[in-house]
Amino acid sequence: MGVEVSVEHLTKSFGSQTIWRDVTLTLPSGEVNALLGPSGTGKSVFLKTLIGLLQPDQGSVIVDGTDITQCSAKELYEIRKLFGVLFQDGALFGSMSLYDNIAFPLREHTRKKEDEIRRIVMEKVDLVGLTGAEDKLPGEISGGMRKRAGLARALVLDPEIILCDEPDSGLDPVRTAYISQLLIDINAQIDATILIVTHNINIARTIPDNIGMLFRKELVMFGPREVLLTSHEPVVKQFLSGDRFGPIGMSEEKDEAVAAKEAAMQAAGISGGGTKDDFSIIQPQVQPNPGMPERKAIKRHRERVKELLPSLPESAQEAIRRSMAEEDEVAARNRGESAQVPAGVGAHARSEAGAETQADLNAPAGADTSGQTDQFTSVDNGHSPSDAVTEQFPAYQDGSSSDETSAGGRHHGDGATGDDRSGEKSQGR
Ligand SMILES: Nc1ncnc2c1ncn2[C@@H]1O[C@H](COP(=O)(O)OP(=O)(O)OP(=O)(O)O)[C@@H](O)[C@H]1O
Repeated sequence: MGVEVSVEHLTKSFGSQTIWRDVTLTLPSGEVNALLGPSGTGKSVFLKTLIGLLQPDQGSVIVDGTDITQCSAKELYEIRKLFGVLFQDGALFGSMSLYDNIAFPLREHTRKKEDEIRRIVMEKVDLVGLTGAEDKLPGEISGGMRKRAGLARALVLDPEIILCDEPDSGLDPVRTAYISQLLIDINAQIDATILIVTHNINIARTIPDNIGMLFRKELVMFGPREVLLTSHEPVVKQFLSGDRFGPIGMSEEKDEAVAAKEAAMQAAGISGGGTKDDFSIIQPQVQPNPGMPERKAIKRHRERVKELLPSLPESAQEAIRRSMAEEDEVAARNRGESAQVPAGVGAHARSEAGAETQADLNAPAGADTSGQTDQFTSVDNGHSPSDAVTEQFPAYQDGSSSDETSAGGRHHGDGATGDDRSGEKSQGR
């Protein structure tokens, strides 16, 4: 069973810029979670803080009983082995084949022999639909394939917690559906706790058990997906619909004058460009593909949510009851029974992602927009626990991996590191 991650009163700043404050949430064991929020609200910073690449000013991150904000480098090194991280563009070494990239954590962190490593690597290569591409360099494949290779690498150590930073970035909607399905299938197979950082509303609607949202330096909410999807909070509604009218602005918060102008434009029938979809009509959650085990977390999630139910808004309660009834109907249908469900339940179309199979994963991946930026650190030569911070998460440098391929040899990045544990520890505490 995946490991629970409990975040308490977490605050993070860079100098005088507070990124978010007093964030408290729990990623329940084996459940799939999504973290939404407008650009720049600190979702990636949050993810990096969960793995100890960034040190918070205050608060704790408890992973498997250890507060990683306080533990020693040696303990952190051990705790990090529980994590598999999918970075935004796969974060592959441009000078290594996909095979070597995927084998990398096994060679670094285990004493497995090469034939055992080959077995595991090829199993993961097959899982993500990259069979036949394992000898290619990252620069020779599309962004979607790189993303899947990054996922394969994140999985080789059988992680208990999987963190995915924008798994959909640079992917077309169909490839996004495949990678989302893959995450659900993986969850069904290994019961890992998953956190997906995303802007993608389809993912948010159909993949997670729980959703959180960051806005204005705070966690606006975190809970069962139905709570956010049925929320009447203006910021949530605006984010889901993608409308330019609302509290979220291009860069800063909007002031009252701007809000009044927008209201006048709306009154005059001018569109803010958002979808008119009704998000309170809950889409069925994507299920594991046929042949996969059932997701063990579903039962645990249900038990938890039943306890939470009376404390939730009425609209969320109703949506949850309908979701549960619909799940029961599907389960009964799969068992060949007919279940008694409330009128109207089950009427919504299955989501596209839910209807997909994994069979086409070998198809060439689509759009390649690998210009995502981030600052994860490069691998160093040393292997001592004190190097845990830089050693466990392979190279990442701005720009496409193809640029790196010409460098030859192992890529060591440019020294820019997302790891501020050493530098900042003394500042905030
Ligand atoms: N190492 C760093 N040093 C200083 N500021 C940083 C650092 N890393 C991130 N920031 C700042 O923290 C803020 C949040 O960045 P972050 O990348 O977490 O946002 P995000 O919500 O993931 O955005 P997006 O959705 O666009 O990817 C930004 O203002 C960014 O400039």
